[in-house]
Amino acid sequence: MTVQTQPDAALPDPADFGFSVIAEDDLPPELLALAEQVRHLVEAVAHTDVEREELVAARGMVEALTERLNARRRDTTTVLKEESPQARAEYSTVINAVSGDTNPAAPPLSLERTDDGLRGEVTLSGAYQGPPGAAHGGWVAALLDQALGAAAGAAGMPGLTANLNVDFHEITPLNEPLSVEARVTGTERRKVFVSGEIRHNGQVTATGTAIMVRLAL
Ligand SMILES: CCCCCCCCCC(=O)SCCNC(=O)CCNC(=O)[C@H](O)C(C)(C)COP(=O)(O)OP(=O)(O)OC[C@H]1O[C@@H](n2cnc3c(N)ncnc32)[C@H](O)[C@@H]1OP(=O)(O)O
Repeated sequence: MTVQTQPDAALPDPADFGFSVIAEDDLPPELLALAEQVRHLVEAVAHTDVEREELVAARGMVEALTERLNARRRDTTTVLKEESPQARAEYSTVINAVSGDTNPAAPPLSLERTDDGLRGEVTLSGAYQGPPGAAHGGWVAALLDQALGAAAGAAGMPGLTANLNVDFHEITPLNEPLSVEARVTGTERRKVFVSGEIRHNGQVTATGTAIMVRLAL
C-alpha cells in the first residue's frame, strides 16, 4: 500500500455536483455566536430542574425564536470552502453534525493540519452523555469518523466512509478537553485507509480505523 496525494486540479469541486458553495467569510460571526449560545441552551435544557411555570415560559420563548430564525433558511447541503495555509481548498458541509461551527448540535470539532495528518481539540458537554458522566459511544465514533474522513480529504482524497471500526479503551469523559488525531495510513485503488485516536490528558480513550472510498470522478 502507498500513500499518495493528487494535485488540486484533480480534486472534485462540489459545485459540479450541484451543491451551493460558500466561503468562510460568508458566515456571519453573529451566526457562530448564536450557535454557541444555543449549545449552552441545549445543555441547560438537558439538565434543568426548574418549576413547571418556568418551563412553559421558556418553551414559548424558544417557539417564537424558532419562527423568527426560520424566516430565511440555508440549503441543508451547502458546502463550505476553506482555504488552508497551504492554499489547498478543503470542503465540508456547513451543517456538519460533528464539526459544523454554525450547527448547535455539533460539539463542534475543529481540526488543523499536523506533520502527518490532522489534530483538534473538543469538549463534549453533558448533552453528549451515554453512561453516567461519560460520552455516548456513538458520539465517540462520530468524532473519529469525522476526523478520519477529514484526514483523507486533507490529503487530497475526499471520500465516504465505507467501513469504520472503533475500540473503546476507557470511558471518554464529559466536560473535559479531548484531543482527536487522524492520519492516512495507506491507499489501494479508491480505498483510503485511515486511523485515529481520542485522548484525555494524554491517555487514549478510543481508537478508530476506517476505509474511506474516494469519490468517483
Ligand atoms: C469532504 C472531506 C471531508 C469529509 C468529512 C466527512 C466525514 C464524515 C464521513 C461520513 O460520515 S460519510 C457518511 C457515511 N458513509 C456513507 O454514507 C457511505 C455509504 N456507502 C456508499 O455510498 C458506497 O457503498 C461507497 C461510496 C462507500 C462505495 O460504493 P462504490 O460503488 O463507490 O464503490 P465500490 O463498491 O466499487 O467499492 C470500491 C472499493 O471499496 C471497497 N469497499 C466498498 N464498501 C466497502 C466496505 N463496506 N468495507 C470494505 N471495503 C469496501 C470495495 O471492495 C472496493 O475495493 P477494491 O478496489 O479493492 O475492489
